Amino acid sequence: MAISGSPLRSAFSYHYEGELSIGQRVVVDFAGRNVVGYITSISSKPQFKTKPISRPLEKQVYLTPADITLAKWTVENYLAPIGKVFDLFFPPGKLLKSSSFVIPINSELPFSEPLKMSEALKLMGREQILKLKSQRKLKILHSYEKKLPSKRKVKLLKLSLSIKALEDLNLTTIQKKIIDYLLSVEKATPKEVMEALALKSRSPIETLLRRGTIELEEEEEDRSDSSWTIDAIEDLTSEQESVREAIIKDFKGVHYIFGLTGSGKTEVYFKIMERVLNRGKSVSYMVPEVSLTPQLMARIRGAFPGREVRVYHSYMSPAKRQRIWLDAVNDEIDILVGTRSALWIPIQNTGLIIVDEEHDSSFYQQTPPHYDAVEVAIKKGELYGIPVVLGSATPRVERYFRAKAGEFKLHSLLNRPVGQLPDLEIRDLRNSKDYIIPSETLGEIEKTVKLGHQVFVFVHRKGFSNYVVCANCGNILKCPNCDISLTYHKHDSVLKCHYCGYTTPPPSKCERCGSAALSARGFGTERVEHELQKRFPELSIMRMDRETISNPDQYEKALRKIESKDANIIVGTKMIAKGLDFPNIGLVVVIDADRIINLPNYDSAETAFQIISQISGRSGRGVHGKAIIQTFEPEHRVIKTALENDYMGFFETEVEIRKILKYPPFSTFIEIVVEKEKEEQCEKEAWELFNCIQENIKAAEVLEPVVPAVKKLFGKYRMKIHLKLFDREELEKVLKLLQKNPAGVDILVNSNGGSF
Ligand SMILES: Nc1ncnc2c1ncn2[C@@H]1O[C@H](COP(=O)(O)OP(=O)(O)OP(=O)(O)O)[C@@H](O)[C@H]1O
Ligand SMILES: [Zn+2]
Repeated sequence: MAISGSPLRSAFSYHYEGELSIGQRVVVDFAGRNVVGYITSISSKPQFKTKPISRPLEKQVYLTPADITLAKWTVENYLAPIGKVFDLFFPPGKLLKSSSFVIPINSELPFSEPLKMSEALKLMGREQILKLKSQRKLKILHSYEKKLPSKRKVKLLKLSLSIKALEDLNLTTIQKKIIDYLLSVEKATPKEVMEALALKSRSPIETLLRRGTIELEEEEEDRSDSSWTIDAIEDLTSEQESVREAIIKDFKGVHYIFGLTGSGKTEVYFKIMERVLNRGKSVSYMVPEVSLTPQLMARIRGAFPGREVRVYHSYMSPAKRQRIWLDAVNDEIDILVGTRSALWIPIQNTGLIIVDEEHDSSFYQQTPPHYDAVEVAIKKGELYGIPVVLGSATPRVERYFRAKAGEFKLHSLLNRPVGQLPDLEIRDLRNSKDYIIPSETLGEIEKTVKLGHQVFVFVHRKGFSNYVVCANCGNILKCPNCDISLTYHKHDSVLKCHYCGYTTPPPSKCERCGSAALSARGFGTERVEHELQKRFPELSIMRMDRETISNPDQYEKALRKIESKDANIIVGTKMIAKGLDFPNIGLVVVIDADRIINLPNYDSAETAFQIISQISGRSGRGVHGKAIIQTFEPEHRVIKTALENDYMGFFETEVEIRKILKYPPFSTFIEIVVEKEKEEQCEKEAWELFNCIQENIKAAEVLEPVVPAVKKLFGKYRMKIHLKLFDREELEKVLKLLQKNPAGVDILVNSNGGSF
């Protein structure tokens, strides 16, 4: 039995008189509390005493033996707590009971009224129902036992008269504008109308409402079922077509599409999906972050009109996640687009798993249970016999290595169907007076905007300045909970910790020496935006970072603003580096390439290469494009290979270095974090653990405990032990050693880019 929510790494034994199945959820007493347990195996009565299972939580068994195997594999390979791994399969909260109905759409069916699912099953059997459903001859609907938590309502304006009747009205210019606007968008809140038309008062809206020309309608606020669509392309290029063919011909195992930015990977996925969908199976489409989805969703809606497409990610309300989860396990979704959490939904009829931007660090879960969703996807494909397609322009070194070694079937896309790869240029900051935006860069920006094109400006960090320092004594203001310098945010005039969210007004004096000579140094997105706006007051500059965009709706709005060319310059963090496809981007500027290269991780070179290539790749998709990379180290191998779009070159040197230093793929890299309230205790336990590991684990290189770059986080002191394991079999031994000392020890296996 795996205990839900438990940080423990082992399962427990319970007994029960009645019938239960593996994978079923039950209620048990654990340490005096009623908690949910997952049955992971069933055996005859053991010798030792066991507690009874209170009752089954639900009759239905959602997890199959393959799911259980997948969970156990994750536990073993990531040394993750078993209960938390099982929790990943389910949405938060207690599942709602539902009854299903089959609704006929087509008149050829043997029934014309809606039927209860149980009756329909008797009449035709499951296979037949699913077949008719995929032919869109019937629909399945659920009614839930109790009302789902109601969503907030919003009032939307819409036209109440036909277009013909509108023509006969006598309208003022403003009223006409309002009506034209509503004709184009169908529905909008009064506020949106006022903003769009720059109305000073609401009275013209009120007048139209009183006359009955327009009306207010209540609607649920959640408008994520957005209507934004992007038309599908007609035909694949011959390069794309041959990749598609090769994959379809050998449609099993893992395929890897190495495709330069803008080479049309997404369109190839779509064509492969089409085939799977036409055979009545569903597709899981995995993306690194929810932020990638609005534009992708618009493209999917354009390419697959009429298909059931849903998004699933952890930003959603629990109620919404639950509804989508139930639809998914009931086989009612054709295409499920989601982040790593979507991978775990126990869908039975998946026919294809796509993992786009495979290299992205968001696929690794940084909070327990840690796991790498790409590896889990590959394993899931293997266990369920589902083909898996991975894709990226900048593969993760380890995976490209495996692809070359024949573990995955490798395909390449090296040309852009539209536009060209951008010209890349280095701006050597050593010769420049201004290290943020030198005048040559400003000139390029101006030139691009004059041509009517848009500019992306990438900055590694958000905020105005990175740190505030006392010019008198050198004291740097830090977060009291974390050992991190506070970032100055000019807009709200606060100092903020980007790790724990702590904020404080800027002090007037240095707390150490009392001097008033505090100054903000370094820079982030807000500062860059500020500088650009000062230089180009007439241009529309939009900032995109976690500060200005905190939910998917805001993100979609921002993307639409880029699409409609309402923003000339877009300043952003990693958020703008990923997967976006806008034809009018004529210039991309990477403000601070060095900052990414010099992060303290073994794979920082890889991360830097990825970010620089991905962000440059946003340029030149329609118009002729350019990318400027600003650096103090123009000779750095990452800069040089990125500049030449030379992934292969980068890969080969990187592999050489990793081989010498014995980093992955030449070892399993394990990071053990010891966290304690007291600094001395943290240090003591870290050394004890180190000695113990060194004594017991032979096929490994164990590095002495170090104080990490972030020495204190969320109020706890930290030490890290790094381990290069040369024999994967030894993982279990490491686990056993840790089990002796589980409290305050966290462990990450082959995590990517996330260590700090
Ligand atoms: N065969 C084609 N004919 C015409 N246009 C195409 C074709 N294939 C792709 N495109 C267009 O080229 C652009 C880039 O394609 P897409 O977004 O699929 O590339 P990608 O490889 O997924 O890019 P990235 O990795 O940078 O996200 C899109 O606007 C797409 O519509
Ligand atoms: Zn903090």
